[in-house]
This record gives sequence, C-alpha cells and structure tokens, in this order.
Amino acid sequence: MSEPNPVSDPHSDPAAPVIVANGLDLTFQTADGPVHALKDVSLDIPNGSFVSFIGPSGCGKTTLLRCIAGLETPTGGSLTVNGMTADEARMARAYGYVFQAAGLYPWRSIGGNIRLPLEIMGFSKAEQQERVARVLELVELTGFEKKFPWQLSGGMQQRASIARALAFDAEILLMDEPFGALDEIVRDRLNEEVLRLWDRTQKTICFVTHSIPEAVYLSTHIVVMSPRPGRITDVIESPLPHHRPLDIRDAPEFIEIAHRVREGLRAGYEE
Ligand SMILES: Nc1ncnc2c1ncn2[C@@H]1O[C@H](COP(=O)(O)OP(=O)(O)OP(=O)(O)O)[C@@H](O)[C@H]1O
Repeated sequence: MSEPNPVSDPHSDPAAPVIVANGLDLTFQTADGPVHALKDVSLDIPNGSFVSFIGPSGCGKTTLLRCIAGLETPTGGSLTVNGMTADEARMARAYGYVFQAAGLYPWRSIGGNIRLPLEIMGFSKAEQQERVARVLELVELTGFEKKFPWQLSGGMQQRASIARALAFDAEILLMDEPFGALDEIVRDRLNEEVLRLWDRTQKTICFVTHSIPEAVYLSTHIVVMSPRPGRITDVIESPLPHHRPLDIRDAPEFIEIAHRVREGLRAGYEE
C-alpha cells in the first residue's frame, strides 16, 4: 500500500534519497466540494537522478511537484526533502523551480532576471556577476545578458528561466513541463541541453511532462501516474545509457520503455 517505490540509481548512494514521500495524500477543499488530487503517493528519489512524472491532465503532477517545493501542504502522509520538511527545504532554498511559462520580468534584462534571487539572498555584486556568467554559459546564452526577454525566442526565454533556477546552485531542480509550449524541433534541442546540463551539474531533477518520448529520453526513472486522484501506477528504471543522442529514440530499448509507459498510463485508466 504505502510501501515506497524504490527509485535507485547506480550513480548515487541509494541509501541517501534526497526526496522521500510516504503515503502522501492531498485533498483540496473547494467551493464545489473536496478535490482529491493525490492518493497514497510513496516514492524515494535518490541524489543525482533524473525523474520524470507523467500522467493524464489533472492527475496531480503539478500538485506533487508543489508539495515537494513546500508550496502545497499534503493532507496526509509524510515528505522529506534533503532530510528536512518540504517547508524547511523551501526556506533553505534547496531547489530551483522552472515553471511552464518562463515568467521572466519584462522590465529586467536577462542578467537582471537571473540576478534577482541572488540580490534577495544578499550575494555580493562580484559573486552575483560570477554566478550570472556561469549559468548563462551552462544554458548556452553567453552574450545575451543585457538583452530583454522580448528580444529572445520562446526557447531562449525558457533557457534563461532555467539559468535563473540554477543561479543559487540548489541541489534539486524542479521543472514543471518547461517545454510544453515549444515546437518539436526546439523542444528536441532543449531536451539535449537539459541532459547535458544534468550531466555537468549532477543535480537531482524532477521533471513533469505529458510527452512519453520526452520522459523516456530524459529520465533515469519514469514515474507513471493514474488519473485523479493521482496515484503511482509504475516506476520505470531506464536501462538507457547516460549519454543519449537524439536518435536513441529509434532504438528497440527506447521503444520498449515507451511501450511500458503507455501500458502504465492505460492501466491507470482501467483500475
Ligand atoms: N489550489 C487548488 N485548489 C483546488 N483544486 C486544485 C488546486 N490545484 C490543483 N487543483 C486540482 O487538483 C487536480 C490536480 O491538478 P494538477 O495541476 O496537479 O494536475 P496536473 O497533472 O499537473 O495537470 P496538467 O497536466 O493539466 O498540468 C486538478 O483537478 C486540479 O483542478
């Protein structure tokens, strides 16, 4: 029932999961009555893994990410992030959060947007500058620091938003369908970039998506969720190598995992 779904990663110490959920439940009280969003969600996410959450619209993926971020309070179960409560982890800035829309302030330059959390956290001017340069390089936007968001394409804005989330060097990156609004070619390129970024930074990434190929291409582990109330129907550990060219999507192992994800999604509907 609430046995944790072990998500172990050969590249990390499985004894030290960075996010641990046990029997998480969340019911929203709304004017139209209670909305049961999450049901008995148990999961161990080890350090350094890339975990995708996939499931039908409204199944609670964003809600689960927001629970991990300490932005929603579960109505049942327990959750720790870096050994702290999610609320403590939020206060300790244990994670960077990338939203569906880039959400950059239009009146601030790209550098200004990335600097904002650093200013709030009280970093020195020199440290701010060093960090802005480093994260711009990580997302391949060097040279765009003085541009304004409207001068960048949608894909570049989303990269700037990832840079902002990376600027304070939190160990965890929470990404809520960051590329959903982009065309397929741009999305492919950003998927490759995110994988490279993950490889270079060794961060733990939790990534929400609707796309089966995106989940399979990016992840070390794919968490399949059922329609609302969101439950976990399967956790798939990927046998794909760490380094993945885009054409790996034609490989039989890739197609096999995609098939298993599809089956998991179907099972969620039938239960
Ligand atoms: N603050 C809230 N108050 C009331 N109901 C909410 C709230 N936030 C989410 N919900 C409801 O909880 C359910 C899960 O929503 P959530 O946004 O987590 O789903 P999702 O899987 O991320 O959906 P999508 O893939 O469409 O983004 C939905 O029925 C939604 O309407």
